[in-house]
Amino acid sequence: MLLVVAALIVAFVLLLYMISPLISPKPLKLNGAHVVVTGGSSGIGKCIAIECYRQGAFITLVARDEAKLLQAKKDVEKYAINDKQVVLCISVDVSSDYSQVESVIKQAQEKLGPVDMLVNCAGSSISGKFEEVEVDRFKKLMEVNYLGSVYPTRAVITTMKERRMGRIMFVSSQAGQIGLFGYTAYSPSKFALRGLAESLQMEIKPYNIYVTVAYPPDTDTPGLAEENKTKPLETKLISETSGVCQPEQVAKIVVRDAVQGNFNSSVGPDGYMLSALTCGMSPVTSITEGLQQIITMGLFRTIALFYLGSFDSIVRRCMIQREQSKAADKRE
Ligand SMILES: NC(=O)C1=CN([C@@H]2O[C@H](COP(=O)(O)OP(=O)(O)OC[C@H]3O[C@@H](n4cnc5c(N)ncnc54)[C@H](OP(=O)(O)O)[C@@H]3O)[C@@H](O)[C@H]2O)C=CC1
Ligand SMILES: CCCCCCCCCCCCCCCC(=O)[C@@H](N)CO
Repeated sequence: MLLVVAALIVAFVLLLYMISPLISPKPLKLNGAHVVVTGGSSGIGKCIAIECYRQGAFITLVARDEAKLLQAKKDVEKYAINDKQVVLCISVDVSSDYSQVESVIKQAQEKLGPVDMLVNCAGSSISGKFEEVEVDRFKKLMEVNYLGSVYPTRAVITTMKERRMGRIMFVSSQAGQIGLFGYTAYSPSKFALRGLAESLQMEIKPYNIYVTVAYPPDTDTPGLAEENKTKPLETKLISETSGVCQPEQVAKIVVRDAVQGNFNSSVGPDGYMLSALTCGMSPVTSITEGLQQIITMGLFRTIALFYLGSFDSIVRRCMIQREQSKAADKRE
């Protein structure tokens, strides 16, 4: 009896693998493709641009500061693999006015052809206790991190649907999979990208367009250095759990996943566990991924409970320490 059940399971898994080419998209060829990277003048975005350029893509870098854009253009151009490749710079605020974003994307398409891959990486972060974050920051972060990804996507989607091809990447964060102390303004803006990505993917899959959501851990960039200046101790200690990555390493992984059309792109072992654990109703792009989620879910939830316990105790310890040092200050 047991043997029959085992044989049936094996047959079922084999069958799944036989139909797997039907659900896995064909990889995008980066050589000669036009890749638009918002936030491409710094940190992770710049490394993503370099990674695509090294594989022969034409690049449009989008950000606000023109001097930073020009410097980034020079940095990217060092990695050319042929003399036809072009790096275009566009200065625009992706979060403020849709018609402006639409018109610069149009210009970029006129110069370098239709967009094959859009990378939404422009973003910023603020950390601090809920009541200490200035109220207008909650709106600001939603604008930059969420609307700043909606607008460029909206500007490329019609052409992608007409061409029946394309890739769209949203750069979320591990803080877009788990809400953490200090990220009451930042996390929701990154969680929002997941809802957008899932809804959009269901609409555009029949048009052969694939969405990728990337969830990097802390990554060594100018953005992180800025954030660290005011980061609460609790947030630092909790984030240390999944370590600090180099932006080049993050770029390699997320570009590979976008090229393959994977919906989920995680970085590092903690990232892998977090993604399996929080997969919910998100689409799968390979049988292996689905099977891994089924098998690991219970185990990872068990591990997660220990992590949550340790995060709670970090928060409690920090609170007690603060109260003790306040009391000591008073006595002096
Ligand atoms: N570094 C990290 O630890 C992690 C970062 N992330 C996410 O990755 C992305 C990149 O982060 P990182 O490389 O650290 O960031 P950086 O601060 O180093 O770079 C941010 C980039 O976005 C651009 N940008 C910011 N706001 C706007 C805007 N309104 N319009 C157009 N461009 C804008 C900046 O240029 P300019 O200011 O000139 O406009 C710059 O090019 C962000 O979305 C971040 O949330 C996710 C996980 C971890
Ligand atoms: C099985 C369960 C495993 C659980 C592992 C939990 C690990 C939590 C670590 C969260 C780190 C958050 C980094 C945010 C980075 C970011 O977005 C900002 N630095 C942006 O500047």
